[in-house]
Amino acid sequence: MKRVLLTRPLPERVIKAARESFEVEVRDEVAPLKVGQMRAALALYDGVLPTLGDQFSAEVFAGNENSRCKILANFGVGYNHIDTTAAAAAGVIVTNTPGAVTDATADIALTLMLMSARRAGEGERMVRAGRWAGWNPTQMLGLHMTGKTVGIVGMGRIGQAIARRCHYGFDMQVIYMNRSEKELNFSTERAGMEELLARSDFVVLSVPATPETHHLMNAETLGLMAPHAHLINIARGDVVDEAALIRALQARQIGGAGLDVYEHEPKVPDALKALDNVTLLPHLGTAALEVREAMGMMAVRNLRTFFAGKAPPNKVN
Ligand SMILES: NC(=O)C1=CN([C@@H]2O[C@H](COP(=O)(O)OP(=O)(O)OC[C@H]3O[C@@H](n4cnc5c(N)ncnc54)[C@H](O)[C@@H]3O)[C@@H](O)[C@H]2O)C=CC1
Ligand SMILES: O=C(O)C(=O)CO
Repeated sequence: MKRVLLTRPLPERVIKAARESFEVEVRDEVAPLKVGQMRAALALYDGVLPTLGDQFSAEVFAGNENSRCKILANFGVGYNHIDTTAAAAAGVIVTNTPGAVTDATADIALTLMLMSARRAGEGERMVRAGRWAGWNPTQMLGLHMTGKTVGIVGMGRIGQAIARRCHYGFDMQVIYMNRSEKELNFSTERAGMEELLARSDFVVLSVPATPETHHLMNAETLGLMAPHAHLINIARGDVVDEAALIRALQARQIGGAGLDVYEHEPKVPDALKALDNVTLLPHLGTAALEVREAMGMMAVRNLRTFFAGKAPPNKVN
């Protein structure tokens, strides 16, 4: 039987499914693996099921060209924590979990849009602190979301799910920036980044973290957003230059921001926490049991297919 390491405790259903096919070890810590632990995992297991946080960098694969491990079945769609080129060079294939994450992550984007526009976090903090003096007609006025324009950066699976929610749920106009044209069942407009930033009331980031998208939002691009507009990031932290975003929020240069992801997770800068015009969530995109089960079952399916000698459905390298 093949030996497989699950690098985090996963939902019971996923562990059970993995145990039906493999000799499974479940690491019972939630902290990311250290370099030495990843190198040991490559040597000791036939397959590893890692998650974001486990930084499988080129350093981890160096000298491991003939490692026992031949597959990293990542738990999650984003795999920017794995150097897939170095993995391929070491004879390790990498798979991910597309689709299983889409609706839940789009839901969190909408949560952040509403929370940021309608100042929900700020209001909740006020109530909890006993500072609420009662309803009045001009108290805590935010931005009305219905009918506004959303600019979606990265019109893939999640971007399209966000677009559908914005169009059908909130009667919003959808502009998007993407490498290729996308056909949806309703009218959308593809635009360049500058035009999208200038015209959007909400800018939503749903691109993968790659060298091309690193700091896509920086002092210059933040400066192109309308002063009332909100920036929402459900993609990855390093798509945004966090220091530049903090300066823009401090200067009230944009309407606000809603963040699910951070540049140096789980570190969230104190300067961000001190601001009222930003909503901060702890990478909740897929945090629902059935979604985590679906992600895990997909990763197990990738492992099973691979060890059955076939091409796994979600190979990325
Ligand atoms: N906050 C969370 O919990 C979650 C975050 N994510 C993040 O969301 C990302 C997107 O996931 P999916 O929609 O499933 O991926 P996808 O691959 O379906 O969509 C990404 C889209 O971005 C476009 N794109 C990539 N690079 C681009 C560039 N330089 N310029 C313009 N467009 C570009 C692609 O053409 C594609 O249409 C993941 O890579 C992951 O980092 C995913 C799941 C949960
Ligand atoms: O799937 C991903 O990429 C995540 O961020 C966690 O679900």
